[in-house]
Amino acid sequence: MSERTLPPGENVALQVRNLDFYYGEFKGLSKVNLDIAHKKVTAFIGPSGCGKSTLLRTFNRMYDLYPGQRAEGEILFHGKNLLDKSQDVNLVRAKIGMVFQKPTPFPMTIYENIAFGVRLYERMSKSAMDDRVEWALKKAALWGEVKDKLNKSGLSLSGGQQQRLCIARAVAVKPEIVLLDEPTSALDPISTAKVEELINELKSDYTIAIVTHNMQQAARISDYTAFMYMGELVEFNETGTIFMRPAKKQTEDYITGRFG
Ligand SMILES: Nc1ncnc2c1ncn2[C@@H]1O[C@H](COP(=O)(O)OP(=O)(O)OP(=O)(O)O)[C@@H](O)[C@H]1O
Repeated sequence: MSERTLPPGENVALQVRNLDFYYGEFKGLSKVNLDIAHKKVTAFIGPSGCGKSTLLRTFNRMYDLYPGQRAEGEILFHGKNLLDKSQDVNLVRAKIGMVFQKPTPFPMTIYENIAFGVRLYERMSKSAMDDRVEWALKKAALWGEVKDKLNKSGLSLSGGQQQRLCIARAVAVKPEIVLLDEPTSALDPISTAKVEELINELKSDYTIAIVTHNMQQAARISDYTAFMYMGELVEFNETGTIFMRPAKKQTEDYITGRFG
């Protein structure tokens, strides 16, 4: 396997080519190149401020919402550069969903938290929507806990349940890729274990990219790992290789806790 590409036989969901990112004058990412494998989990690790979230936010153009932020280079998705101005951003976000660090349910019922996003993209009957809500909540391993209180507020759930509701909301629109930005950092160990289990199950249907500070988590749940430092991608490889036989000293120092 060459440094930033995938082994033969692996399908590619996203190809990142010469990606630079700017917050105004400040360069947050520099010449990032890597491939994100289809229906696999790719983890992004690295010290605080190295650009992990910045990179993840380029994958669905989340940065577009903020003036002064811009990306240059290419992120190929089905052969098209999703950074192109001509790309329909709403379509990109329907195909590439995102879950944030802090659970962010809408102040609506559990049912509406799921149905709201689906309605933006699809018209369907009430019974079809009921089915979609149930399907998404089952996918997010939350159905059993909420099926009798779908009309209660999403905010009435525990933090771990709220995060699974956000994952259900992301998968409900049937995206191809799910981006998870430190999805378990606000959760207790039991909820974290549930979300990790869920990620493991979701990868049979979705491509997953996850930012995590927790190296054990990256080692447990990801197939590929990217180590970043100061806006650059230092090393990318199969997770086992990154953790057992990293090629670069910086990577080794980071994963063994000797960084700094
Ligand atoms: N809105 C912003 N305006 C200006 N600079 C920003 C902004 N957001 C992030 N940065 C800078 O970009 C760099 C990368 O930040 P980013 O949030 O991507 O890092 P990170 O690796 O995800 O960090 P953490 O692990 O702490 O979440 C940092 O130097 C940060 O200060």
